[in-house]
Amino acid sequence: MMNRGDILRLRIDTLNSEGEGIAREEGGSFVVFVPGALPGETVDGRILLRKARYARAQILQVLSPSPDRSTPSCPLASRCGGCQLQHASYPFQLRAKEEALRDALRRLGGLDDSAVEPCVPSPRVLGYRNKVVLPVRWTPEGGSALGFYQRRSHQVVPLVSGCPVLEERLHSLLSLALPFLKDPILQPYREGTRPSGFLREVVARCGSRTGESALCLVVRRTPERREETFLKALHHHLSETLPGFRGTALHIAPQPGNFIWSGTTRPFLGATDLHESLGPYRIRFEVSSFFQVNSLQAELLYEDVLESLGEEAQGHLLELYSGVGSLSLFLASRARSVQAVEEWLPATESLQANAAAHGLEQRLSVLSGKAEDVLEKLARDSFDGVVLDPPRGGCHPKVLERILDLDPKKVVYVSCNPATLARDLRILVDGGFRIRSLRPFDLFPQTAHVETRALLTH
Ligand SMILES: C[S@@+](CC[C@H](N)C(=O)[O-])C[C@H]1O[C@@H](n2cnc3c(N)ncnc32)[C@H](O)[C@@H]1O
Repeated sequence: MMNRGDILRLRIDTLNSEGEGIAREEGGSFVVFVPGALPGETVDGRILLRKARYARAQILQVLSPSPDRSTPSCPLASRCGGCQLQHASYPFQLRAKEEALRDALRRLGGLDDSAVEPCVPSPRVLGYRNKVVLPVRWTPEGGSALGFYQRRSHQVVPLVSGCPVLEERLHSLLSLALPFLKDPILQPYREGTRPSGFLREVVARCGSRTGESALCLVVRRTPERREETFLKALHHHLSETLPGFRGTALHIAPQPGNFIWSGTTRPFLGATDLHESLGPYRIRFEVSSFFQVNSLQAELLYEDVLESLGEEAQGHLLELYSGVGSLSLFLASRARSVQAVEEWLPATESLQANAAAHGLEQRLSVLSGKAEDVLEKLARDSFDGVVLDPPRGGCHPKVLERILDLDPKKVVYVSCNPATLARDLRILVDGGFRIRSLRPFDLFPQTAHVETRALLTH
């Protein structure tokens, strides 16, 4: 029986969906999660947490390194919660993501995994992220920590040098902005039952192809006079020094909790939107709206969605969870009509602007609201295909019920979470659909996350 603090020799079998090594003890009935360990390795690890059915250990020494082990490009990789697989070679990462999808389908969906294809590699494995969210937190020493959350914690690992997965443009923006953002005038947020402080998160975004960038500061309240003067100086410094800098926005979020977009976004100085080019489209998005973080790989994903629709791509399409319309534009280039549905108001406004900017407003329209509510009111229309790309939580059961009721010829489901994808596919398969192909895409190199495109027909 192991206890917290024990040092054990562990043989790693496989990875869990979060990229942590798994060792099986006590005849296989008890698992030990070991972040940073790879399958086939033997490690010495210290037990940090012990529960009834599992434990978590910290690696002390890797005794037999896997041939897939590689040196992380980031000195903070073992502490930072952002990347989980920097210690693994890129071919291994791709295999691990394919396996994570297969495992979720079999174990959580009770589904056959034979339609799973190899994971499509990202055009860039470093320097690919067009967005970063940096929490700013009060430290017991009375200072401010600005960086990334540590694994499984709300402790912030301070950003000391650049983060290798970020686009070059974001490095330039952050190196100019950080000296301002760490200034004591902008009091760091202090979590707890009575939160205090001013600056909660720093969101920096850019267009990989357009070179545009923008900053959004998530703050607890409206700035006071001296904070406002200070933020104006920051904004002017960025717009004078950084080509393509669009503007600084504020998101006022007084509510405690982890969802950062819980308040209202308002322009501070300059514009609150920026642009990215994907395929032939120049796409507008507002700082608080969803936009795929890996632009070059998103383009490949959208082209693949279009291809997988086959001849149905030319018919009437329903697109749920459309965001600012990035994928919608690809769809509307071929379809007779695309009915998009999106709940985030700034995103629906961008979608309309994007459709108009490309002369597609006759073929692409958007209904604003939650998919589960909008679909209830939508007249029983005949759609040749339904395309859906929900957030990590997957679809509301009513959405899946309604898709079965609409009975399209094809369903293309894009998912960033194999667990909820498996759950939702089970419902569609039980309702009469068959899975034709499942293609994982690596949108998030160095992390354990995987995106999947699933195609279903009758
Ligand atoms: C993963 S993003 C996909 C966006 C788009 N397909 C793209 O590639 O840019 C999911 C989108 O669903 C929206 N969303 C989340 N919950 C929703 C719901 N219940 N109904 C409608 N839209 C929702 C989010 O605001 C977000 O824009």
